[in-house]
Amino acid sequence: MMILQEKEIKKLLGQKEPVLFLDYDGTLTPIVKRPEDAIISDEMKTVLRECAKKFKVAVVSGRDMDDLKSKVNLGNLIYAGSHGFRISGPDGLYNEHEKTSEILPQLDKIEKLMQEVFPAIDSGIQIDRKRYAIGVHYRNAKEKNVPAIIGKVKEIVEKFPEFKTGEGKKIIEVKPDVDWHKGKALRWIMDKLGAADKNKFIPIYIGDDITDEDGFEAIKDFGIGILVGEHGKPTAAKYKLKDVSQVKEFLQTLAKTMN
Ligand SMILES: O=P(O)(O)OC[C@H]1O[C@H](O[C@H]2O[C@H](CO)[C@@H](O)[C@H](O)[C@H]2O)[C@H](O)[C@@H](O)[C@@H]1O
Repeated sequence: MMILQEKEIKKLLGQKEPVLFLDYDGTLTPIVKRPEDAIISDEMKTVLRECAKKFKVAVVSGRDMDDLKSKVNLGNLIYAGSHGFRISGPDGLYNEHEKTSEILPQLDKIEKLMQEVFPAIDSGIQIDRKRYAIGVHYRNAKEKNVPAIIGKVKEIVEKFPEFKTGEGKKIIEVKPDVDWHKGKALRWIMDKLGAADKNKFIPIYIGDDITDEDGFEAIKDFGIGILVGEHGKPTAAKYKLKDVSQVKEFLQTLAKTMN
């Protein structure tokens, strides 16, 4: 169901205060060919600033937290990078998943192996090393090479039992095989903000990709999950927005609703 009208939003919120969770790529910025070119617009920043004056706003992304922070560059927000493995926000809010830093040397080995094999498979592959994950982007690789790229990533990762793979939009990621994801990060943030009382607070989660399903799933019984566009798999989100421009429109209406 599309969600854009002020009266629909007011009805869903009731007397509760929203806590807003936003994915970055495909939600706050359109998907582009190269990750470094995904720049948030000034208009989107303005509306985020407006929202953050009225209620808590978190950006929850597969990107590394430092990359995410420097791209959004707004002081009053909570940032959860690497799918929530590292979180920071105002008033000393901070969390780094405890088990993951121990296994980083293994991730360095995986990265090295990838650097050795992937250039020969396709020159369009981009290896995106983050602190807790490695993204292998194949958006600019030849279509015929994609199965081989995915197969090779899986073959490498099988040798490292402490890691697993996950898929997103034209990306296969290597991440620690621990029970932690965007949905768990959301629940952690709600707790730390003192916003766990479901009678007083309502989480809104907006995302476009498969990894956002963990966020939708985490709040499906008491929050508002909004899928942006399509990711080709079933969704736990009840609501829909067409694209980034509708996300901006929704956020403008939400900010106005909270006057
Ligand atoms: O959780 P997100 O904020 O959506 O991050 C997921 C991944 O987003 C980025 O990759 C995606 O966007 C790129 C720029 O539009 C695009 O070129 C790529 O094909 C997409 O997969 C980011 O580079 C990754 O690190 C994130 O994991």
